[in-house]
Amino acid sequence: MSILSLNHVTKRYRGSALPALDDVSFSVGDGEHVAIVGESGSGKTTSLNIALGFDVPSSGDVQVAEPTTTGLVFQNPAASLDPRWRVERIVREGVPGVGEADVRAALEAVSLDYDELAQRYISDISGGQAQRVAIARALVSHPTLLVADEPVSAVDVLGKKHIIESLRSVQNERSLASLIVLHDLGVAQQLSERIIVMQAGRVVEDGATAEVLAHPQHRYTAQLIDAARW
Ligand SMILES: Nc1ncnc2c1ncn2[C@@H]1O[C@H](COP(=O)(O)OP(=O)(O)OP(=O)(O)O)[C@@H](O)[C@H]1O
Repeated sequence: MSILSLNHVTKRYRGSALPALDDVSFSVGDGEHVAIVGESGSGKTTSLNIALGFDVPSSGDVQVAEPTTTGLVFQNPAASLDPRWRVERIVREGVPGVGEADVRAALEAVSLDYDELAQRYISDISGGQAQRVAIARALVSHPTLLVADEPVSAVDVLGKKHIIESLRSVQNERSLASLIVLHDLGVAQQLSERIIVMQAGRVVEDGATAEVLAHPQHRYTAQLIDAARW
């Protein structure tokens, strides 16, 4: 069963000759982990924004099964989290009824220690830790869908490794689906069971991750795989 689907979505921004999205259809199943990959400008973020209702399609539609709740993680924790707030406040803010035990559990889910970190300011922890705090914040309300836009792009190599490990354990231990935009096919291989490949506003490939990587059907996917070998 799909919890989210885009059906023949086209998006034209005013003043642009070419559509940002051109007849895009894909879905995310209940508990399924899906990655969207593609080069810069291929329409990944626009697809997420439309899927989340932050933007409206020019044509086509989006369907979300009830009850779907979403947790969001943005690309850059330095931009998405207030550096003057303590970790505890970041995680619990805006979610009614969240107490210390919930914050503790959410931090633990991303391998962060409440006693060590809860009272630290975001500005005083590493970018990788801050991004895991962002994931904890997204999880504290127990969403059924985790949506992340390039969650490992803005951090160093070690931070990236910890974020990937945290996302993997969250995917394994919690009952949730995920839709993650990624540049890196290697990361997509670790975080998804299905890959959607976008090029110039279109979905050019959509299939099981292992199958797509082993036997790409589209020349563009093969090029991405070749490029990732360097
Ligand atoms: N608000 C906007 N107004 C006009 N054009 C836009 C707007 N947002 C995106 N676009 C255009 O739509 C196309 C798709 O952009 P989008 O940000 O979805 O790509 P992307 O695959 O997420 O790229 P990146 O990896 O660089 O984030 C691009 O050509 C972009 O310039």
